[in-house]
Amino acid sequence: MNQNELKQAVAKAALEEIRNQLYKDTIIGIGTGSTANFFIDELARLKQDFDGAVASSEASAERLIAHGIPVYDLNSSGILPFYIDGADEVNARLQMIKGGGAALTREKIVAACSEKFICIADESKQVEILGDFPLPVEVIPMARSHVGRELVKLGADPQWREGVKTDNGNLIIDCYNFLLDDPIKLETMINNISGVVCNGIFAQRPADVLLLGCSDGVKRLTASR
Ligand SMILES: O=C[C@H](O)[C@H](O)[C@H](O)COP(=O)(O)O
Repeated sequence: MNQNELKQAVAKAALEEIRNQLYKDTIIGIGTGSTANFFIDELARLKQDFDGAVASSEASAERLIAHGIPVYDLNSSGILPFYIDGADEVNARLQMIKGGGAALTREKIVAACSEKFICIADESKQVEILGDFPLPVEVIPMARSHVGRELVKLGADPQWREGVKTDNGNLIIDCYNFLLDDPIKLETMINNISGVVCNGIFAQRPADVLLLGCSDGVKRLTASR
């Protein structure tokens, strides 16, 4: 199976995970990225069975709307039963690095408002220690240089993702060579830098379930804490 087939397989598995818990008034939290896109396409087949979705990006909102799935504002949707999203890296505790597609802040907000985070990923995303994937940090534009200097003090090699603007109008700094051996602590420390909006460590709110697409099938994993 190639990577896209693995992503499609986990998207189908995620639909199976939730399909018996969908009601006419259910609003589902939807992530961003290529794996989430496969899920949106699968979800469209059940659009008569639930109310709609909250999207973590403009791109996902557009895809949902194109499928005829209503998209709601998070402020009016209350607590969501599920949030389904991909990841750039995920460890055995189901802590993740996210934000390769620059959607980390809205993803973290929608995840925080969801009872169950279902992470969908192909096996290439599974790691022992987070940090090979450059950690994205969303930054207020005027703070770019300041945040970069502070990230160096924390041991990262920060690089501005030039040309990229987030849905919130901010910049992304990617942190290379940053071993995240204490993800919860680093998530907090990075957020404490003035000018940081959010960082792509999802450790304080890890996933609850990981559906991992492997060549021998989809594995359903829960956190070893
Ligand atoms: O900002 C983007 C998100 O965090 C994505 O969920 C993440 O980058 C994984 O994307 P993909 O499913 O395309 O690998």
